[in-house]
Amino acid sequence: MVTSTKKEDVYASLLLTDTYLPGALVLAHSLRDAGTTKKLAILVTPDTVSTETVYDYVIYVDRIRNGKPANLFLMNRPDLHSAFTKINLWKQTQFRKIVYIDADVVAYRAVDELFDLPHAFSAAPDIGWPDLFNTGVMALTPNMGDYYAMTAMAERGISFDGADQGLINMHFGNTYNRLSFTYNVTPSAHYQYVPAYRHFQGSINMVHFIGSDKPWKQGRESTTDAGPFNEMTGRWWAVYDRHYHKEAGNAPSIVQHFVKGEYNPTTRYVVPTGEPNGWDAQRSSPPTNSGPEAANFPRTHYEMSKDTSQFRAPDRYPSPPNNVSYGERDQPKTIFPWENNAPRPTRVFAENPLAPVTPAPGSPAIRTAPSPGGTAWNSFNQNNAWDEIPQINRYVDSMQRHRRSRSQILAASPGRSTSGERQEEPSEERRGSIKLPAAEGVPAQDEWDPAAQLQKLAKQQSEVLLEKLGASVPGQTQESISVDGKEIPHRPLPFGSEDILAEAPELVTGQTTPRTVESRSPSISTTATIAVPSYQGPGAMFEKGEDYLTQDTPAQPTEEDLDVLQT
Ligand SMILES: O=c1ccn([C@@H]2O[C@H](COP(=O)(O)OP(=O)(O)O[C@H]3O[C@H](CO)[C@@H](O)[C@H](O)[C@H]3O)[C@@H](O)[C@H]2O)c(=O)[nH]1
Ligand SMILES: [Mn+2]
Repeated sequence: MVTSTKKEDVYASLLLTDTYLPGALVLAHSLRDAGTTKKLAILVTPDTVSTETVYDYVIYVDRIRNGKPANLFLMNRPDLHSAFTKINLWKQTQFRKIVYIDADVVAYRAVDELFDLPHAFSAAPDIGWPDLFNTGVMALTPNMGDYYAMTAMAERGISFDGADQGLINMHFGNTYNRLSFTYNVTPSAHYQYVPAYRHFQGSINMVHFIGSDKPWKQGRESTTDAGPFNEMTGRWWAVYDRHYHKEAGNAPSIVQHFVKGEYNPTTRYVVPTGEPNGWDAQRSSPPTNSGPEAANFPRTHYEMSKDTSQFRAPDRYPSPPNNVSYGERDQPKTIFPWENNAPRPTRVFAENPLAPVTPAPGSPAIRTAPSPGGTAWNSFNQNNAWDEIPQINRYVDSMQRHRRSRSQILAASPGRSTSGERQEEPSEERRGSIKLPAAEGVPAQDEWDPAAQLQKLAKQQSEVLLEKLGASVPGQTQESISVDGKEIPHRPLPFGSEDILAEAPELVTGQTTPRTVESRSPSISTTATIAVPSYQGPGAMFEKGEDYLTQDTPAQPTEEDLDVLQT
């Protein structure tokens, strides 16, 4: 005999802890308010403290804990250690069909049509990985086959997220009937979300607040921005306020207890500011008529001591504690390898004679008091080079004289024979005598005709030069030439310049000056005499402040240039 018992359809939710009580109640009311014709059931674990009468059926089930909760930490939800308890739904074979809904869901409408689905199991895609289904909303047909299979998985901790969603997805794989996302809409910040939300918001059936931040845990003031999330939480709070708002009168305080900002709101702590209106600094800016903050500061009054007796030190002060150690024992443990074999720290004192001293050159302290140990420093010559080498001294003197009386020296140049005589003159000048002493052997100014003297000098030089060059034979070894007391060493001529040299005597005949020689045959001039400097600009004789040509005088344009300019 076959007994056909018509089984009931039921919405079911889950309450593992009282903290989800506000959610479970809002869910139930949202379905009821939307006019569902189905009954409501809630699975509760025996240790769940509160049960509410909103649900038609309160079903006690055994808690199923995950003994291997490591995967729960992958999604940072260790609080879901008992989510496997949800498997008990398949055991409720007293019902024909169950539409399971998480306690953190608010229904926009009654989704009774889900009971008409022919499929054994239906769920909506998960927003985190859409090939998976979210186990917050499921339409299922209870059966012991699925129940035992999933219990076996739960006992072995088989679940990729450590909770029910990982387990149930692994059990059903892709053999599930996919529901529209509108049955399990999750708030999100994904780029596509806002336009899609705007497009589909009219067809939303249920909203699911996944994650650890639930509307009742955040409080109603947590979201004030306009946008999808605020609109959806607003729907949750609308149901809550309709049934549990503190001013509704009949709201059980146990519900308010788990809603942030709702429990015992009249005894809120008020900062004692001394202001007559009891301003709460945590809630508002200070009243405009309030006094300055410093008025509330504690006042302390100090006075000078009136004790006129002299201070007397006590006979003895307490001795320092003798259990303080600064020895090795207090050294911190070494961490790095170089701490163990570090060299002993040393210190170098300035007066240490053994220390290698590298004095700064010219340091007066070291020069006047050399170290008694006799270091290498003592062997250095401590005199100035210009004091020791007469050539440098003479050069400096000649520079001075040249600057002060260049024209005079130039005029007297034929008479100067030795460098020793010249050396004395600038020394006199440097001593500050303004009137120059009469130079010996120098003719008076009016007796001196510079032009005639210059011609005489040129003639003299040419004769000496001719004499010397006349003795030379091209290509043969020559003795060194001496001109005006200066030795000019013989140098071999560059290859191919022998015939040029053969013309040389002819070039320097007559009254021609050395300049002419050089300009017509430079190779001979450099070999024989260095009469004209090879540079044009300021040289070693230049001193600051002297005038010299910085620009060449422009040459007359050539005929070729004129042709170009005139056309
Ligand atoms: O302390 C708790 C924790 C959970 N629950 C119940 O268990 C459900 C699942 O927990 P929930 O915080 O809603 O999880 P979700 O943030 O939604 O996380 C996802 O991952 C969970 C674990 O896989 C699934 O159960 C959810 O359906 C899925 O949306 C809740 O709705 C409650 O019904 C409690 O009663 N108390
Ligand atoms: Mn949930």
